[in-house]
Parts: sequence; C-alpha cells; structure tokens
Amino acid sequence: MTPAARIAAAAALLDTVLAGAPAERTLTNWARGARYAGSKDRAAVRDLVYDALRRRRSLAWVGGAESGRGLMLGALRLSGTDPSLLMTGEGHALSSPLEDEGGRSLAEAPDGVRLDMPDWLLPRLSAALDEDLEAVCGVLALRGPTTLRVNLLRGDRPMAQEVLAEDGIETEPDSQVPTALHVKTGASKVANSRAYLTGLVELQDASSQAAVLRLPFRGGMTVLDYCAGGGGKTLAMGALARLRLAAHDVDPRRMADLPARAHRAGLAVSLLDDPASLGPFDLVLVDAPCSGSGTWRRTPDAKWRLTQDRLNDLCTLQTTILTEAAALVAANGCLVYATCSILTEECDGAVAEFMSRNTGWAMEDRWKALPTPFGDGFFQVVLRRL
Ligand SMILES: C[S@@+](CC[C@H](N)C(=O)[O-])C[C@H]1O[C@@H](n2cnc3c(N)ncnc32)[C@H](O)[C@@H]1O
Repeated sequence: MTPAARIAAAAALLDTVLAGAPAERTLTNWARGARYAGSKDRAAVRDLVYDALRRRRSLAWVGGAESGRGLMLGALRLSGTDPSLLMTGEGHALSSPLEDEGGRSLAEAPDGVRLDMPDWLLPRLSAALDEDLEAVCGVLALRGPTTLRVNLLRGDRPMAQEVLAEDGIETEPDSQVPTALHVKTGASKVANSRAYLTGLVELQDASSQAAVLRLPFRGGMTVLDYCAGGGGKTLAMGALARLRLAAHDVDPRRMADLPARAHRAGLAVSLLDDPASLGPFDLVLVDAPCSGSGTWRRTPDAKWRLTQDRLNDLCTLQTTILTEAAALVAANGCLVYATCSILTEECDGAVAEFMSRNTGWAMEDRWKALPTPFGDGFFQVVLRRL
C-alpha cells in the first residue's frame, strides 16, 4: 500500500470506530479481509488509527470534522506534512483537501480539545491531578511503552536481555522497577521469542510490576487473585515468593489462558469458581474493573466511551467486589485493592467507601503512579484485617 492508501484505509476504519464499533475488533476484521495489505501495511494502518483515536478532539479541531477524513487531515497538518501531498484524489488516496476544510489553530482551542479529554471529565481529572493535569493528558495522547516483566523463577534481567537479543529484541532496563525491561526494537517479535515461550518474560506494564513488588509476601502464604482476568498479576505475585496461588474471575473465560501461562512460568495456580471453598486466604488481591483511565493510551476509544453513568456504576461495583473479597481474608490477612484508574472516585474514593461501611481494617500501604512515558497510571492500597 502507498502512504496515501494507508491514510485512506485508516480514515475508513476510523469512521467505523467513530460510529461506535470497538477499535480492536474493527482493525482485526479489516486485517482479515484486506489481502492486499502486508504486515507492514497492517501495522502502519493500526498506528494511524490508534494515534488518531488518542488525539481525537485535537485532530478533529485542526482537520475540520470529527470523521475519519477530518482526523487524518488534522494528523497530517499537526505532523507538519502538507496534506495535499497525500490526499491527492488519485488511486486509493483520499480526495484533495478543500481550501476551507479545517485549519483552526490548537492555540485557540478550548481545554478539552487541547488536552484531548471529554469536557465532563476535565473537572474530575483536574481535581485528581492538580498541577499534573496537562502532563498526564499529554502522556495519554501518545503511544505507551512495550514493557516486559522478567520472571525471576526462570532467570534474571541481564540473562533475559541476552536471550531476547538473540531473537532481535533490544531492551532497556527500567530505572525504578527491578523486574521491568522496556522494548526498544522488535516488539512485534516478542510473542514468538524464546524468552517469551519459555516463560522467562511476560508482557506487563512497569506500574503493575511495581505495585506487585510492594506487597507483603512470605513463603507459604495462601494468595487469591479475586479479579484475575488473564492472570498477569497472579503470575507476577507467584514469581516473588513460594505462594499457594489461587485465581478467580466472575467471567471464568477470561482465565482461559492462565493454565498455559502458569505452566510456562513454572507456577501452579488453582482456578476457583467458588473461592470460599478454599478460603480464607492470607492475601486477597482485588484488581478491580475500572474506567482504565490510567491506561487510556492503550485503549483510546475507552476514553471517549466513558460516561458519568458508567463511572457511577463502576464505583458501585468496586465497593461491592471489595466487600465480597473482604469476607475471604483470614485473621491478620491482607485485602489489596488495585486499579489502573487515575480518577479519585475509583481510587481513594472506593477505599473510603469500603472503610466507611466496614470496621476492623487498617491501611498499611497506599501507592499511586501517574502515567509517564515509562509506565501506566496505577493505584494500590493494602488493608490489614485487625
Ligand atoms: C482489571 S481486570 C483484571 C486484570 C488482571 N488482574 C490482570 O492483571 O491481567 C478486572 C477483572 O475483574 C473481573 N470482574 C468483574 N466483576 C467481578 C466480580 N464481581 N468478581 C470477580 N471478578 C470480577 C473482570 O471479569 C475482569 O477480568
């Protein structure tokens, strides 16, 4: 595909996403049907779509319309490329830009446009982030890093770097998180690399790794990952101490890959439909469903889909799940609440709500990470049963 054809394809896909279709499924369906697109074309179109969704409002402002064409026109203008070079109307290219099509300056845009956030969320984000608001919105409008967790049961970080390099994957150690490696080149090769297939590394953001490293593990503890999903945190916990590990999720299909991942990592994990049958546990982790606002650069359509009602529902669900999980914690055990949100109501707000309704818990640790070029936003609190 020519660069102009890739832009036209991205514009058409963006129209589908803007009409309400999930971005990931839209791209997957397109890639299946587009036999003319090679792997480099598919990756380039994917980047165009995701980059545009992250900056949907600012690109639409500069491009003159909240449409695939408008976003692509805005993206070309903001990257300093003359749009008429790639929107020529020839072959598969979009038609040439009209003289009066878009062209507004971002300097005149309202805050929600400039910061690429829905207007209703800005006051909440501003309250949560204060002087960090602009920097955080800026980070969420850019691509995130690809980060690996080194599985200390299989080797150390220098060894993982060497094994990855043999497969053409260059990495750099994170300066704060001792298990994290940022992928510099070769990210698309990770899933087929020897390091990944032998369980030496897993894909996991540095903030999630840092959160798990803070937990108070001792050998022999019983640990339940109550909202396990794919089991990223289950495996990270299991690599840190000899634990008796169990995982649960209200939707067990989400844990479908966990047995194979655990096997690769050298871990045994019991999958539980009814965790009370094996409890109580020394530590129960609630990695709660949330807005995902700390990770919106990875799922940018979620930023635009969140509504006030949905956020209220999530807050209610978070407190409900915490209350359910608390009943599974042993005497003197820990209840850990974690979320990849940066909104106060889903972080301190959810914990305060739980504490106001439940006595007999003491807060032992509270940790919050804002999204940076090296890690996603994350929040974690450790409560101990008195
Ligand atoms: C943020 S994700 C978990 C991600 C996972 N811990 C990881 O590190 O890969 C939240 C999970 O909570 C699950 N969930 C939602 N409601 C639940 C409930 N009432 N009880 C248990 N799990 C629930 C969802 O199915 C989802 O898999």
